[in-house]
Amino acid sequence: MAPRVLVSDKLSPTAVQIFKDRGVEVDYLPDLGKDKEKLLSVIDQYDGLAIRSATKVTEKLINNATNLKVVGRAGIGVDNVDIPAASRRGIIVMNTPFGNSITTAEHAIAMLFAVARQIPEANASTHEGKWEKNRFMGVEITGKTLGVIGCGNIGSVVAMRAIGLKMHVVAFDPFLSAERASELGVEKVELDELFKRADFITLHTPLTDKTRGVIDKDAIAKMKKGVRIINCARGGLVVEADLVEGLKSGKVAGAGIDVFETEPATENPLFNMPNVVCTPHLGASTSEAQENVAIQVAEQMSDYLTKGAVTNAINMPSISAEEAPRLKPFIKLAEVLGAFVGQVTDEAIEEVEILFDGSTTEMNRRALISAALAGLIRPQVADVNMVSAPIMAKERGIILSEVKRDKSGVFDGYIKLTVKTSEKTRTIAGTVFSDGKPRFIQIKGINLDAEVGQHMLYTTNYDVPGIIGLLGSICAKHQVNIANFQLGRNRQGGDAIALLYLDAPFPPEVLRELRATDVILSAKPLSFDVAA
Ligand SMILES: NC(=O)C1=CN([C@@H]2O[C@H](COP(=O)(O)OP(=O)(O)OC[C@H]3O[C@@H](n4cnc5c(N)ncnc54)[C@H](O)[C@@H]3O)[C@@H](O)[C@H]2O)C=CC1
Ligand SMILES: O=C(O)C(=O)COP(=O)(O)O
Repeated sequence: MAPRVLVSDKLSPTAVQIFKDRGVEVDYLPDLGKDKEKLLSVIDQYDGLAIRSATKVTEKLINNATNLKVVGRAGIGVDNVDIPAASRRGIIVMNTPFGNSITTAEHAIAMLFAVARQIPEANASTHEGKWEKNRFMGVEITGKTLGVIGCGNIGSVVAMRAIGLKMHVVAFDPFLSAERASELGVEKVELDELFKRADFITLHTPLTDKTRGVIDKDAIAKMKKGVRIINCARGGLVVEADLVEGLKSGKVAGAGIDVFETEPATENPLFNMPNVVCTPHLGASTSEAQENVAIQVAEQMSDYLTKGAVTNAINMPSISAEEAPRLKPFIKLAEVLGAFVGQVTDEAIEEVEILFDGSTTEMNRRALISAALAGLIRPQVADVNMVSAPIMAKERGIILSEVKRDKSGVFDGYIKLTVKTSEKTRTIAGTVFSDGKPRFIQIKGINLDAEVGQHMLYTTNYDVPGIIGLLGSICAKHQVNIANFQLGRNRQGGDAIALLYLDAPFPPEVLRELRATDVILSAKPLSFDVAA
């Protein structure tokens, strides 16, 4: 059945065509995002949800979205999506991180000029036939200092444009490297220094708990008198009531505001204040940017739903459409390795080490780690997947480490999982053969070569004669056919294991019979999802 996507915000029609062309059914209902109740009632019908900023993807919506696999944000900011809730439910959240950045930077520059020269008010007055030539005295921007808070994709474009306009740019961004700052021609400063020196301040950070309210009363108090503030990022970055006070006192000479604490903003204390230029969240609204983000989000979502390719996901490592076919068997391998240990472990897991050997070091290790964790945790938390596994592992306090090693054995590459609990440390290694199927190649340090089947029985036993006969006869007695039988031991007379690949699940009631023998130390029926 073709996957089904709902577009609940206004997107370019090109997106709809791309979904259709790529074999995805699509419902284009651009006003549905604003109708919370209706959206809640239909969301369970969809595998994908394509949005902009109007649709709020809340925990409640996610809980109703029983079939949802991907949320695609045609734009940058994902603060309207409850990402932890989506991750916990295994839903990928992706955005289009570059498609509208130039457009938004241009809007910030437009705001800069509009505020510097009071263009909107001058325009309104002129249209009214007032010719108030003496009322509108502006300021030059040439030679002035622009403070950029958040110098990522959009902030950098704004900085470069401002430098082209002969401004001096100071930037505050904890993640801006000295090299990048010098490449851009900006001066990297601390926030207080920026407040002290900037004639204009423009905001370009995401809205997070750290950035919320970055422009408040205290910040404004540190600024130059006559500062002008531009916000084309997110409403919550500026405390609106404090900005109003700053404007009233004359400390702030003007503001250009595209985004608001509450949107849609139909009333706001900033409205109708002198030299406050407001636009209704238009930063990304150019035909070019809307075409870019619509195409990108439709391509990304279709590729995920039809091919398993992951691009620009916020909560999952990327997997390109090209690497997906080669990576897929190794993802399965990582998952079955995790599943093996997960099924034999009853205690709380404390530490997980994943060793990548040989060719696997060159692969998408983040994706492989997520798959291993999903397999490991699934026996405890049924509906975990590659998206939710890392967050669940973290919530459980599991310490994760990764080791890379050059090819060290006969295999081109393999993955080894070491899982430590309060009671013991378990290890298992596996590889993928040329048939594309995963194989267990080492368990408890004991070498073997075991195909992975849907139903298996794993025993630890004494290395004594008769194990094959014993297991074979018990299986035969209970009508369980053995497809494959693997034995392994660390040394003659030492620790030994047996791994049986069965045509049907091992009957749990027979386990007691098996464990009662004096040569079987432990017996555990295992099951693996071996479907491609
Ligand atoms: N008005 C509109 O229509 C649009 C608004 N936006 C907003 O613009 C924001 C920025 O977009 P991009 O530049 O593409 O994102 P980005 O991720 O490329 O850049 C954000 C920068 O902020 C920095 N940052 C993070 N925390 C910080 C902090 N506490 N203090 C200072 N800097 C901090 C990061 O290091 C990063 O360099 C988006 O998150 C979105 O909310 C984006 C597109 C359109
Ligand atoms: O991309 C972003 O972060 C934006 O804020 C653009 O929002 P919009 O898609 O125009 O509702």
